[in-house]
Amino acid sequence: MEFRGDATQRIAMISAHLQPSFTSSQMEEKNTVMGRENCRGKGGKAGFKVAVLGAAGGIGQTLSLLMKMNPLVSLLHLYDVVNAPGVTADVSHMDTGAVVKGFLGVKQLEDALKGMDLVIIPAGVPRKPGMTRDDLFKINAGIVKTLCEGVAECCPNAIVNLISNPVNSTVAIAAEVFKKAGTYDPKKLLGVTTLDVARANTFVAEVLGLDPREVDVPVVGGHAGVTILPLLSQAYAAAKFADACLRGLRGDANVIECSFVASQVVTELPFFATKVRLGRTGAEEVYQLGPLNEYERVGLEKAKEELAGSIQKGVDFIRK
Ligand SMILES: NC(=O)c1ccc[n+]([C@@H]2O[C@H](COP(=O)([O-])OP(=O)(O)OC[C@H]3O[C@@H](n4cnc5c(N)ncnc54)[C@H](O)[C@@H]3O)[C@@H](O)[C@H]2O)c1
Ligand SMILES: O=C(O)C[C@H](O)C(=O)O
Repeated sequence: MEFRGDATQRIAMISAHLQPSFTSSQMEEKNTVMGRENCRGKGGKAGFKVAVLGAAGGIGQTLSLLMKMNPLVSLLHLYDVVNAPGVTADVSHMDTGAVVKGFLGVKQLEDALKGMDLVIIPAGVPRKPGMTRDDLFKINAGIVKTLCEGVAECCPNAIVNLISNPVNSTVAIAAEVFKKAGTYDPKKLLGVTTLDVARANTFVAEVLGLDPREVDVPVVGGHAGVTILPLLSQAYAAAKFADACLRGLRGDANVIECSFVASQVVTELPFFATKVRLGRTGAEEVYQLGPLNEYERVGLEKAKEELAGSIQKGVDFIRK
């Protein structure tokens, strides 16, 4: 946006731009004025179009802020069923290049998704003390289904980062929705397990007295209880997930992260978290587990048993 005219006019324009919150119709108008199809950020920099679904939540807000700060993002769509206008206003004030637009409620889901390169989904309820991630299935399964139906319709080629728990089941739900719609590309559906890697790095670094940024423990299996299997016997160097997907989309070489993906090559299970190479088309290579020690081999068997049930639960939710 250009600020022309005298000082008073400029101040009036800036003040209008800095309203603390918008009604959904005001926000709609603001988005239209800024040009919905524009994939260049402020200052005309080209970049990727990213949507965060569930942007007003605990994970969503922080994630949105980090995406706004990411130089690979030119357009950032923030969607939620509540509070999207206020969060959008706040995030948009960050003095970085990405243009931020807000979308409130299911009527605006289509506009939130149209033309996106990367869709990140932290929408849904989090667990309370005493709950397992699987206890969230009842509510989050339906939320993920609706949002993925939107993705299939509006941006079938987008890479999807699925954060909503239980990841071990919601990834299978998303896959079934995309299969039904005829848009499923296993390379583009990635369950986010990066937190497990970050935790493993932090704990290992603590024990060994190292800088956590110099440690990277691959964590395989899934994202719940015994399915989280850190391979402490293998260590390599670190990076972060949505940013890694964007660097892959840009065509950077050797972008390798752990993620919960479709992967018949690693175990007999249809989905499994392991190291993947991210590229222009998503998870372009799924790596084998590598040598495991005895402790890890026992853990793997336990992980596979629980994972099989969680994956099937997600599949049945759509098929039955
Ligand atoms: N994979 C991971 O590593 C990881 C890490 C942390 C949290 N999580 C999961 O992420 C999810 C969100 O956690 P949180 O702490 O941000 O919860 P939160 O309650 O703070 O936020 C969830 C947001 O989702 C929104 N939402 C609910 N239904 C929606 C719908 N139909 N469409 C769009 N948005 C909707 C809510 O309005 C809310 O703003 C939980 O399921 C949590 O378990 C996963
Ligand atoms: O533990 C949770 O419920 C949220 C997330 O999956 C986590 O690992 O912190």
